[in-house]
Amino acid sequence: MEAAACGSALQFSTWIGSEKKGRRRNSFVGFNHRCRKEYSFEVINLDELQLKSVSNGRRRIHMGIPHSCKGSKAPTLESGNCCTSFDGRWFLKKKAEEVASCLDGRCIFLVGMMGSGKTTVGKVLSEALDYAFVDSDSFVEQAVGGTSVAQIFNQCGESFFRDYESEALRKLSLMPQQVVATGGGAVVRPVNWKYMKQGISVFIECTSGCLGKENCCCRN
Ligand SMILES: Nc1ncnc2c1ncn2[C@@H]1O[C@H](COP(=O)(O)OP(=O)(O)O)[C@@H](O)[C@H]1O
Ligand SMILES: O=C(O)C1=C[C@@H](OP(=O)(O)O)[C@@H](O)[C@H](O)C1
Repeated sequence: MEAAACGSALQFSTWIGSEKKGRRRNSFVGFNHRCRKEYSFEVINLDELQLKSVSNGRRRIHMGIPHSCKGSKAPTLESGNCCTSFDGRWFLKKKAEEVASCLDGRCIFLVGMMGSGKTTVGKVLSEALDYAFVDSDSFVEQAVGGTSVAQIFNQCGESFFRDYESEALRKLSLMPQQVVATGGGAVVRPVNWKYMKQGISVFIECTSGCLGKENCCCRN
């Protein structure tokens, strides 16, 4: 699914009560902004929010939705310079319920850097949509017999991991009603976009100061 470049009128940020401590892995691939340019997402309009300005630190959630929903009143998260003054969990659930009718069981693929909030947001979305939540890293770990991602990188190398990651995304793209938290580097392989375009891609953009942190000003 191609989409128009995402707008940047308002920065929308959410705070979600943390349920798990973010796991930090010893490998890191920066989120490739070139990819983002090539695969930018459509930003669909969202109701006005009572927003207050925030000095720094922010998280943006850009949602792309299949063109089959054209004309539907699907909400969108716009990006700008404000911060919500309430728990984002409620907001995400409300918006998930609003787009549910457009999904037709399609998978939602969350993309973003390590620590951007893919797992946290994914669990809230899956709950609201009555979808299964899948962490593609865990899917890979199971496929290789339980070896951790860090061990796979250390013992087999990144290319080996990426092959399993692509196979995981291929299989997940064939399953309905899944919210998939992809690995931070999944976006660097174009073939993965082929699989993720079978569903809806959601890019969680997080300023570097926010990655992995719960107490960003954008989250309070
Ligand atoms: N919207 C949010 N509000 C509050 N804390 C968040 C939010 N998103 C992520 N976090 C926190 O940031 C850390 C990393 O989040 P996580 O969902 O594990 O990121 P990812 O899955 O992208 O690596 C966790 O400690 C989590 O609690
Ligand atoms: O950025 C990356 O290349 C990676 C991010 C990790 O996923 P998370 O974003 O869930 O930590 C995991 O897929 C692996 O360590 C590679």
